[in-house]
Amino acid sequence: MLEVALAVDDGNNIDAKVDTEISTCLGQKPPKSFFLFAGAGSGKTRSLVQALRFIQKSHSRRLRLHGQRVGVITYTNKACGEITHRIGFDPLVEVSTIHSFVWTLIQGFDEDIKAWLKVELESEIADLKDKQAKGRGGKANIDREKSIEAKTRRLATLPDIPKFTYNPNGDNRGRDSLNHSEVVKIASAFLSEKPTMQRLLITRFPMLLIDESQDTNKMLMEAFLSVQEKYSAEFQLGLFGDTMQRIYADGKVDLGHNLPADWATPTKKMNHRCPKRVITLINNLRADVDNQEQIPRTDAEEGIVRFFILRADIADKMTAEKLIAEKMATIANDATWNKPEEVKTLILEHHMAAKRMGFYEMYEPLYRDDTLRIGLLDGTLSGLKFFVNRVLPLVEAKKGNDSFIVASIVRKHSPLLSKTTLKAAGDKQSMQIQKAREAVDALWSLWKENKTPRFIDILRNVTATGLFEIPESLQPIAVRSDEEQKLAEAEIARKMAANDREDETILDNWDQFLLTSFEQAKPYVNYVTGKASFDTHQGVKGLQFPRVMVIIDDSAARGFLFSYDKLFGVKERTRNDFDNEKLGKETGIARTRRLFYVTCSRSEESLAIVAYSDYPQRVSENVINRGWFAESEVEIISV
Ligand SMILES: Nc1ncnc2c1ncn2[C@@H]1O[C@H](COP(=O)(O)OP(=O)(O)OP(=O)(O)O)[C@@H](O)[C@H]1O
Repeated sequence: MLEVALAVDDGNNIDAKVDTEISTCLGQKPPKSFFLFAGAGSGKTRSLVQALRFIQKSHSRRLRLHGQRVGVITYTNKACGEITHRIGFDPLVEVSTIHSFVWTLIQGFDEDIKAWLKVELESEIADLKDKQAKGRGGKANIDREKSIEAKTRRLATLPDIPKFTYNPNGDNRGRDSLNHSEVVKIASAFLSEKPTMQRLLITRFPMLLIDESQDTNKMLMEAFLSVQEKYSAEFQLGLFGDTMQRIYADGKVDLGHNLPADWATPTKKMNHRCPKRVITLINNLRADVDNQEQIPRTDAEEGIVRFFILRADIADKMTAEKLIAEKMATIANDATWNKPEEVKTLILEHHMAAKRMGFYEMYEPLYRDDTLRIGLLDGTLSGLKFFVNRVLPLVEAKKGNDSFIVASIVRKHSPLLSKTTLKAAGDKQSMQIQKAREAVDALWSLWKENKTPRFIDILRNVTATGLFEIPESLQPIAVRSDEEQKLAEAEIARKMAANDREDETILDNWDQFLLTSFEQAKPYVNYVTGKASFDTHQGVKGLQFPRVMVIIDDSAARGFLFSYDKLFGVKERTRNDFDNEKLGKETGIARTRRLFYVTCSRSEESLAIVAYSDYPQRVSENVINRGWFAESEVEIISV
């Protein structure tokens, strides 16, 4: 709080009292839980860190004496790292993602987990059988049958599992492993029903702060709230988040409503991130939802917002967007708009990114499999790491004629030059070095005459030379004979041509991926490491960028969860929408509005919205009539 007291009063500290209020809640006896109401860019993370610093100063002795810690739940591993760093890696605070937090609670309760799983599996099987009896045959029936078989098998093996395992960042495919949604469900159930689990939580973590609480799983959030209500004298919850930024379907819809009367509800007013024009826009977007209106910093720039509309069927969207970026450079008087890497382009989903960046073919077969999806998107699949962390850097170094890097990659990663191999080679070490050199040449030969190999060509080449270790997931494919590989390729081609997904196995997915071009490896790696200028609307939660281009294109997005056409009033609401609205239930329009709020509020300087629609004129009229954009800010572009 010293920071606050010493801060110069330039009119930008109007929310400092909120941090004071939170500290009071944290210092109070009995503890007072709180829900921080704060919109985009208001410094929620800053307040969270400030709260932790207060706890470090005022409570660390007492907590340590009792062997207790402060729990902090946040959304991504990256956010965990950031918070841990900002509080000086203090072991007093356990910062974790939802999944690792709940796993530390339920881990070891194997008999209870077993009993829970038994009931769950039995009920799922009964449910599937019921549907099966009413089903009309076809693929759905076959899928259900398979699902019933798998669940029945799992049920039968349950008694033999002595200990359950779980990795918050992994695939969890073993017989004894739990999957991601199971650990959350189990923890929610145990916290709601089992006094032992409730006691465990409150004695280990008498204070629990939850960041991005609007997206915390509904069942779990309700369980935490019920524990807090039951043990309000000993257990304190602090919720940080913004209900307008709820973008995942499993968050608690009415979070922040009907809180117990003894909770504090501090509210932040100032947006420290966005320029004035963007703040007016997001206030307008929010006005129909709640009354939270933000004010800009006293030193905020005016900022630039533009809304461009194009026909949905234009052929070359990326060229059109490039032209728009050039226009923005002039309008915003900011030449940096001409540098693609300096503009954050937000698209609705990963599929669109994969298509636009040119890695869709390798992406699609892997995305299709539930167990591969997460690893594909965060770049942790070992089968892919082989290509992007070993082969790609080597090939790039070869292309750049950088023999120093080539040598260092091979020395570091090739089993041909590992310490054990070299030791075993004795005085024949130079032969081993020659072998490694030949292996690199063999690999490089796949690129001769400007060709680009497929992933499978690389895999087979490296398997033959032993240049790099082959990951386990690809081994069954790597060890095939030429004849077997030919047969497998023919079978995959037949399945793809017939769009035959029946009995599709993970190996089928890998096979299909391997038959596509390695050219895609670089754009893929740029995307997953965040180096590409593209990101998804959802992926930029919590982030900010000087120049933001939001792409709105319902036609290129799959699924029905979002509809910008409905938000902009050019597509009629369905009967379902009206019914849901009446019942106070979630609708696609509400969901899209929140997503639009999140994307627009990422902008620190200027914002271009590029909307593709079949009805450009109507979109234009509607966004102007609603007062979201001035006439001078909207432009229909015909290319
Ligand atoms: N009191 C403050 N004074 C100056 N700058 C601040 C203050 N609070 C936050 N900021 C700055 O404002 C920006 C937004 O802060 P932060 O990302 O923490 O907001 P947030 O509420 O988490 O936003 P969102 O929910 O939109 O992701 C950051 O650059 C942060 O450093």
